[in-house]
Amino acid sequence: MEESTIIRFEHVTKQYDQDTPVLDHVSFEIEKGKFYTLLGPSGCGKTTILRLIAGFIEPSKGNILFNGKVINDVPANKRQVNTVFQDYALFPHLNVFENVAFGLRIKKMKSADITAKVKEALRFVNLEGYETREISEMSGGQRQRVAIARAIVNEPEVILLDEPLSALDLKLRTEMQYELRELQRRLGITFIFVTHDQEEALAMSDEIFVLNKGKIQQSGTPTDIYDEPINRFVADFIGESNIVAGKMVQDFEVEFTGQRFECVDQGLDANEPVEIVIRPEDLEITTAEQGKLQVRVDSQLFRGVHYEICCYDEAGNEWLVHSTKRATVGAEIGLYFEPEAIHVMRLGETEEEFDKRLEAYDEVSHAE
Ligand SMILES: Nc1ncnc2c1ncn2[C@@H]1O[C@H](COP(=O)(O)OP(=O)(O)OP(=O)(O)O)[C@@H](O)[C@H]1O
Repeated sequence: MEESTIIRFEHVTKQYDQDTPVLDHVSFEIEKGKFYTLLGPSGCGKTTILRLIAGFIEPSKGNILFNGKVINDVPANKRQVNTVFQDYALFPHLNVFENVAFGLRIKKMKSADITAKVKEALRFVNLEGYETREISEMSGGQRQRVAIARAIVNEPEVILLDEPLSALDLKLRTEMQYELRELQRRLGITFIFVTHDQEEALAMSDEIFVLNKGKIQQSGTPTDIYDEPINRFVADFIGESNIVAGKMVQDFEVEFTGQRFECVDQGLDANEPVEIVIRPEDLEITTAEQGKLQVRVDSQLFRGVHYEICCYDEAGNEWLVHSTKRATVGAEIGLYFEPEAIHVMRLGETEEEFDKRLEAYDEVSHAE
């Protein structure tokens, strides 16, 4: 294990009852000082991962390590972890100061030390001078900051944030995204953030884990995941995508819409059925003769920065294009794209399966 690793999941499975597991052999590593996001649809297991890290529940199988030690049955209050909940879980009958001081009083810290620490935590979240305010007198964004101050005052090594922005309106939510990211940089504490909002995840994270049905589908930086989605679920969940069925012809050549195209993906067998993803911004409109694909323009919307153009090819596949050029509705045009724009995905493959396939491919190609 790398020295910078703070949390490690080793084949963690969580089953609440006899049915299918909520988490199914999940393995990952969290490094110190980074901003991580767990992203996925409702019910995919995001909160379950946070609760396992916090120590509110134990894994059914597998190990959770913290700084190299197995902590499966270490109680929550003995872990260097604090959680910021979706509804903030502040005490309505205590003022701002006492809400933040609560954990320190339980630890029986000296009064002068408590005052100094609470002041510092409130300064970090820009709430100096609000000490005697009641929680009911604070706005949604301010309550959010009190909840964060309460988490950081304990000086945890990791802060877990369970959809902390979901109760805020869009403008405040965007402001808080910047604020949280900035705060994490200044504190240098590891943040693990849960959201089902892909734009939020792309904007805030050093690393994203995309989850579906209790499995990590893909992990990586926002650009890795956006540029190289590993399967249809990820491609669909993150950003807009054109996805069509195809099959491999040979390495570096793939067939879809009845035509063959050069591509850069490798390690798949000839004739293997695949799915093709091309992002709308990787398609450029041109004349029918110059295009690699011939399509008819069905509709067009002006989106400010670009036109969103919807086209259909002869086989009836829809192609969404984001272009700064304008098209003519009803016109026969061509779509041009580079080989790198074609992402070839094996049906339903997860990251783990993808890594194994590439390893096997590398071994074979080195042996040759
Ligand atoms: N205590 C429990 N007992 C039984 N099933 C549970 C329990 N807690 C969660 N589940 C189930 O586990 C699955 C994953 O729940 P989890 O809360 O981790 O999902 P999530 O990705 O955080 O979803 P959301 O975005 O809706 O909060 C769901 O199907 C949920 O119904």
